[in-house]
Amino acid sequence: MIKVHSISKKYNKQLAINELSLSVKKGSIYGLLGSNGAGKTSLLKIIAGINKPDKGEITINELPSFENVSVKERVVFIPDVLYFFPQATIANMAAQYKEFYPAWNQQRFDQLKSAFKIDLNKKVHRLSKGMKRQVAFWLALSAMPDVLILDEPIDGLDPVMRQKVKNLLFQDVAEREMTVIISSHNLREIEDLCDHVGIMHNGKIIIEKEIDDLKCDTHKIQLALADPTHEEHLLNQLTILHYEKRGSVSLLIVRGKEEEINKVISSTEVILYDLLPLTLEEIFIYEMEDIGYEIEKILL
Ligand SMILES: Nc1ncnc2c1ncn2[C@@H]1O[C@H](COP(=O)(O)OP(=O)(O)OP(=O)(O)O)[C@@H](O)[C@H]1O
Repeated sequence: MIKVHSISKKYNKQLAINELSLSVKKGSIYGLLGSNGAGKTSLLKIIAGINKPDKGEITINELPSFENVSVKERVVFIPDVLYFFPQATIANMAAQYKEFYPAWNQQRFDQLKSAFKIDLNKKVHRLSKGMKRQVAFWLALSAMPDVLILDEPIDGLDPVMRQKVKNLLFQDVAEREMTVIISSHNLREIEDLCDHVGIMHNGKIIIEKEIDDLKCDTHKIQLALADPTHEEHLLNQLTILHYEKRGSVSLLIVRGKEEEINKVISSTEVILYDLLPLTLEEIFIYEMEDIGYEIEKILL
């Protein structure tokens, strides 16, 4: 279990994390979304024990993570900009990981050769961007971490490799309850991979939910009333994230349970009423709009 309690972090005068709290259950896959500069990388580095918050506490399995070797040897962080030792081959890197991570599983590393198919004696710095990322996952998964922290992880992987990596992650989560935190701008990936999602903005988590709940709680509605003068009264009873009028049809993004929305709408005679689910990408855009984040007008 990862617990982040009211942490703040400043870089000079810039507040990157602002009194942020969060908890991630063991064996879950938590997706961290957010605008550029929201503070995702700063948060991940603090959870990984690389950076120290100015205020607040962070624990992994009840132990503080900052400069705590007994915690860090159970946590692997794959950053957005990968680092490998200069001139090191994959085999050299594996030897380093084996030294640092006590749970290193050589058998797994050998088995994963067939998934990644890169020559162990290749120097990592000579590999392509996507191949370097494959090596990062290969090493990380062989270290058998309790917690895997991934900052923009899928970037650079081809579609086949993405699927392989996703399956490997799912396998470790299912079989040994590995906990995964993933920051990404790729909402489709987050939607596929994660069971929980947190949306960050200006150093805070503004929404945190199970992905299924988030999707069940936000709807797209197309609506045309028999008597348009009833619309204002009707809309006042709904929590509206976005409103657009297209001719006589209103397009609404509404927060709330489907049954409750149906109940409100059924109080008026309608010519058209369609309630449709939203993708995570659409939910993200409208939630950001609701808190004042400027977006271009999105045509659905
Ligand atoms: N080393 C640093 N020195 C000074 N400011 C920093 C440093 N790292 C991050 N920041 C600032 O902290 C804020 C949060 O940055 P961070 O990299 O955590 O955001 P992010 O959500 O990961 O962004 P992105 O999606 O663009 O990668 C930004 O305003 C950034 O300029």
